[in-house]
Amino acid sequence: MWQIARQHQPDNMQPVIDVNNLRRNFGQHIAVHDVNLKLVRGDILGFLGPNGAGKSTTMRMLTGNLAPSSGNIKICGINLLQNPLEAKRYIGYLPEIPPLYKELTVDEYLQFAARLHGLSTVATKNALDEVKQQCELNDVGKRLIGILSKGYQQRVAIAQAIIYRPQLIILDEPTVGLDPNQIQKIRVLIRELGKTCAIILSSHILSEVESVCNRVQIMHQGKLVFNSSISDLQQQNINLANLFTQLTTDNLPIQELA
Ligand SMILES: Nc1ncnc2c1ncn2[C@@H]1O[C@H](COP(=O)(O)OP(=O)(O)OP(=O)(O)O)[C@@H](O)[C@H]1O
Repeated sequence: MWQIARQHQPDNMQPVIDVNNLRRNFGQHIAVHDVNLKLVRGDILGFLGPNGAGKSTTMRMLTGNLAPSSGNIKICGINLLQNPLEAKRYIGYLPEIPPLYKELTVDEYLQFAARLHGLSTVATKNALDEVKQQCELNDVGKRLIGILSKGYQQRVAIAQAIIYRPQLIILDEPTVGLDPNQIQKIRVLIRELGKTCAIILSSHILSEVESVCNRVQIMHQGKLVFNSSISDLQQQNINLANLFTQLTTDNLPIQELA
């Protein structure tokens, strides 16, 4: 059992993440505005949008890596802006460019990630064994990260985000550049992780979102323009690719949606 000394115990009924009216300006440019979001344990949200829509800016704010211009973010009931250290204990983040130390071995790096998040020596050992099993890294623990294939490096990057068992996992395009077998393995892993926490998955692969996620939001020009469950989309026979094009391209007739 992994344990982190925490003052606050998450309540099962509480949203894992609750975001209200999030906004971020860069000078005169409004990169993100009016973003609202609520996820509970078990939710896997596909976070879609064309290039420049504001997804990475939003995710950087949700992980406490970028200050919002205005708005509120609560992680397991804790205000991220007022209590960032406490709130960040519940967040695992895989950014678009994975934060790997390539001169460390897999074991060294994952131990470092666990200790950074406050796990004791004993808890770190257990967490390392479990996360290597889960991410299929058992054979490469003693290898330098820099000499691993891209697929293995991405699994190490996911492992660093989940080794301390966060309640919220934010993955920015986790399958980019991987071969079909590796993509499949990562998708299975994400589904498995989603059973016990909430996940936000940014992806440009619409079929990936349909197969892995239970919810979808589409962002365009800094605003959320669509929010639905995947099952509602399927029941209404709405094609996600057509919907995406409709919402993020001007002047497409609405009847092309279905
Ligand atoms: N540090 C910054 N300074 C100025 N403008 C920025 C900054 N970071 C992002 N932007 C702008 O904010 C907008 C949203 O960018 P963002 O990277 O969040 O989009 P994205 O949806 O993640 O795109 P992609 O799919 O290409 O990664 C863009 O217009 C971008 O140029």
